[in-house]
Amino acid sequence: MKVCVVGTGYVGLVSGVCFSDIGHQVVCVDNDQLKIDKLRRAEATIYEPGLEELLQKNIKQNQLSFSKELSASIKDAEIVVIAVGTPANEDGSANLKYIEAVAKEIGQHLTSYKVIVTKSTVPVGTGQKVKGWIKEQCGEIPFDVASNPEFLREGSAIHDTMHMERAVLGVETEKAAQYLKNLHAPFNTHLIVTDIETAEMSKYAANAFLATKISFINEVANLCEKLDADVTKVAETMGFDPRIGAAFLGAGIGYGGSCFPKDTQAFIQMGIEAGYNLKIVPEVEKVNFEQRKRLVDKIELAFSDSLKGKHIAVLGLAFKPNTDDMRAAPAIDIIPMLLEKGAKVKAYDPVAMDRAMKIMPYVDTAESWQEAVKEANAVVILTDWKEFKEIDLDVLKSKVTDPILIDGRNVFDPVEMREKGFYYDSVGRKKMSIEGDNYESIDHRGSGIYRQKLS
Ligand SMILES: NC(=O)c1ccc[n+]([C@@H]2O[C@H](COP(=O)([O-])OP(=O)(O)OC[C@H]3O[C@@H](n4cnc5c(N)ncnc54)[C@H](O)[C@@H]3O)[C@@H](O)[C@H]2O)c1
Ligand SMILES: O=c1ccn([C@@H]2O[C@H](COP(=O)(O)OP(=O)(O)O[C@H]3O[C@H](CO)[C@@H](O)[C@H](O)[C@H]3O)[C@@H](O)[C@H]2O)c(=O)[nH]1
Repeated sequence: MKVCVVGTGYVGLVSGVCFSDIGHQVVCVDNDQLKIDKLRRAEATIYEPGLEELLQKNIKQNQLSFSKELSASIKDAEIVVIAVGTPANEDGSANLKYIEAVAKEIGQHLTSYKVIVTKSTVPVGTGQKVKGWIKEQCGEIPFDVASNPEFLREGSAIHDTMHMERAVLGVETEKAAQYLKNLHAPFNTHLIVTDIETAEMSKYAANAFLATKISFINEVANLCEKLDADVTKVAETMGFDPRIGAAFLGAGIGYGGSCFPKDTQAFIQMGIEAGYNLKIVPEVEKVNFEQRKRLVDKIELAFSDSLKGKHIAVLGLAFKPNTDDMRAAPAIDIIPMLLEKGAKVKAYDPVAMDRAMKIMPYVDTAESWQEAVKEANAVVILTDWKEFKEIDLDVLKSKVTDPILIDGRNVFDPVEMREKGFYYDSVGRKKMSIEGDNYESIDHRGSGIYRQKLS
């Protein structure tokens, strides 16, 4: 099919590239000239495993092209996919200004029947607004609107698209359903055909549920710390039950990224506007932010005096591994808290350094984890990159001033950390003291967690 994708961010670019790879003729449009220039040179504008290879292949095979001109690009398209951003307004609701601008522009240049599909995450009711915005521009020219929300994850976006578990097709007409079925046929996936409102709701419900799972396990982790249990084993046990499922039971410093924080807020706001106040999701958000603060407390607890003047090596800035996306990354909350307490931070991330420094230009950076940890008083893991999981603990120990590791992602094995002589604290697992050193053991029970440095 002939497809035009508007917006070449994480979603639009990955979708466009994958649509072209399964045989559709795709043109991707963006109003950012620099992005278009780079993509025309077959250079990926985001870090996403496997993206650049597919980009190069499909441009070469003339399946995929890029343009700044929406009018010319939609002319022959049968399907136009809207994949622009829907950032949060001050009150948390989704800002639809980019959607509105694109819908109106499509309306102005519509010359023949097309299905206009919203892939961006939008509140229930947006499909009808999109229809209105297009119609006010194009008059009697026929078209259908549809909703086809995206479920890909950053860092595995190509895989998630090529092997999607399902696609929800929110439509108003049989013709639009048929177009979307044809678009998805090569993916050979489970198709759920429904109305537009239900499709729009599915996306928020899915993200809010996943966020709830993460906050739930983080609360279990916090209780585990009080009662001397190990959350990773608890999660493993829970996960074997197919009614629960093993995914998204990783305790840590809470979720970040461009979706969960924004979409949970928009979901809450959607409830308020509809006259139904959601009760669970606001608590999910609170627990999530508290996880960041709890990690800072753990770092502080590792020193019997204060963090003032302490050199803290922060490993990992991106909101999750395999991406350079810094949107709502826990590091953006945690690093300023450390600086506020007088710590000196040296940060390193394998791919997100450039983006991170645009947001936090005041942070001292290192070119490698080895450089970041040099003479550190404590090492803190904020992103569970494979590179950090593979750190040689003997090498690490030889570089730091104090063997203190605070692991916000439960990357290391607590027993091994003790054997290697680290003071080690993680999330929802036993804390490890340094035996035979000048640290006394840690008590998780009774009045809470405490630790004292002897001498
Ligand atoms: N990032 C994800 O993992 C993900 C996953 C699923 C759904 N979503 C949703 O998909 C949507 C897009 O997210 P994203 O992360 O790809 O956003 P993004 O900010 O990375 O990309 C949006 C792109 O749209 C372009 N754009 C804005 N206005 C335009 C216009 N008038 N004409 C042409 N291009 C225009 C921007 O230049 C930018 O390149 C959001 O609603 C988001 O919630 C995101
Ligand atoms: O057990 C877990 C799993 C994830 N996370 C954190 O949760 C955040 C989000 O992770 P993930 O969902 O893997 O990444 P996203 O790319 O944000 O993808 C989510 O958001 C997208 C945008 O809506 C959806 O399309 C995806 O289905 C949904 O998983 C990250 O900070 C992770 O570190 C945890 O803390 N514990």
